[in-house]
Amino acid sequence: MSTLLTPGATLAAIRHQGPLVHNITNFVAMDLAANALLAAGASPLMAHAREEVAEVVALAAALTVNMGTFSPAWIEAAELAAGTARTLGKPWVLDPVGVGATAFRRDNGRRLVALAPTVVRGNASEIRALAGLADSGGKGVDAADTVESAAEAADELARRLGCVVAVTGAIDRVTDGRRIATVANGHAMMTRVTALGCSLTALTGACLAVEADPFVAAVHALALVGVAGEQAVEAAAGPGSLRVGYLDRLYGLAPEELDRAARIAEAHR
Ligand SMILES: Nc1ncnc2c1ncn2[C@@H]1O[C@H](COP(=O)(O)OP(=O)(O)OP(=O)(O)O)[C@@H](O)[C@H]1O
Ligand SMILES: Cc1ncsc1CCO
Ligand SMILES: [Mg+2]
Repeated sequence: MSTLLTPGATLAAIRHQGPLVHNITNFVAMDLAANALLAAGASPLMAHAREEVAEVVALAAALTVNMGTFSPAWIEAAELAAGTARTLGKPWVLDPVGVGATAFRRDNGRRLVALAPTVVRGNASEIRALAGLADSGGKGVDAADTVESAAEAADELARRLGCVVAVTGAIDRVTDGRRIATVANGHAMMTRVTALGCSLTALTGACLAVEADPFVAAVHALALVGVAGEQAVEAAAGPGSLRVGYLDRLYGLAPEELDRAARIAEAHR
C-alpha cells in the first residue's frame, strides 16, 4: 500500500503485478484505453457480451464501465458485470460519459449507480448531472462546467453512494465524502484528444487492482495521467503527437519521477 503523496508506489505495483483489468468501454476509447493499460504495465481485456462478462469479472482484478456508446444490450451486460463485481467484492469504476445529454444516458447512469461503484470518475458536467444538481448536460461528452462548480455535487454523490468520486478538469478533485484531495497536473491540450479521460478511467481500474484504499487509488491514477499528459505536451506538436507521447510517457515514467512531478494536495471543505 502506498500513501497519498507517493503515486510512484502504485505505478511500480502495476508494473510488478500486471493486473488484469476488465473494461466495458466505448468504441471511441477502446484502443486508447487498452494501450494506456498496456503502456502502464497492466493487462487489458475489453469484453461486453452478456454471455461472458460474469466470467471475465471473475478472472479480472478490477472492472471499469464506461457508458460512452451504449446500446440496450451493452447496458444489460454492464449491469450484469457490475452486479457480479459487487457480489465478488471486486472494485469497479463507473465513467458516466455524457450522462446528462439524453434520457437514455440518464437512465443508464441511474441504473449503474444503484450497483455500488467503488469509484465514479467523470468530468465536471457529468458529475453535476449524475448528482442531479444540474439539468445541463455539458456539450455532449465534453465538459462545460468547472471542477469547482461540481464540488458540492461530488461530495453529495460520494456520501449518498458510499463511494469515491473523482472530478476531472483543470485541477482534479477527489472525495469519498470525508477526505478531499486535489491533483494539479495535466494540460488543457489533453481535452483535444478524445478518450484521454476514458483511458484515465481504465487506469483507475489498474490502480484499484493494486491499491486497497480506493481514495488513494483514484488520486494516484489522476497523478499518473496528469504527469504523463503534461510531459507529453512538452514534446508534442499538437493533439496527434500528444496521444502517442502520452502512451510513451505511461511506459517510460519512472516511479520516483512521478512522485516528484505529482502535485497532490489534501484539501478541506
Ligand atoms: N484544463 C485542463 N488543464 C489541465 N488538465 C486537464 C484540463 N482538462 C482536463 N485535464 C486533464 O485531462 C484528463 C482527462 O480529463 P477530462 O476532464 O478532459 O476527461 P473527459 O472529459 O472524460 O475526457 P474524454 O471524455 O474525452 O475521455 C484528466 O487527467 C484531467 O486532469
Ligand atoms: C466522443 C465520444 N462519443 C461517445 S464516447 C466518446 C469518447 C469520449 O468520451
Ligand atoms: Mg469522459
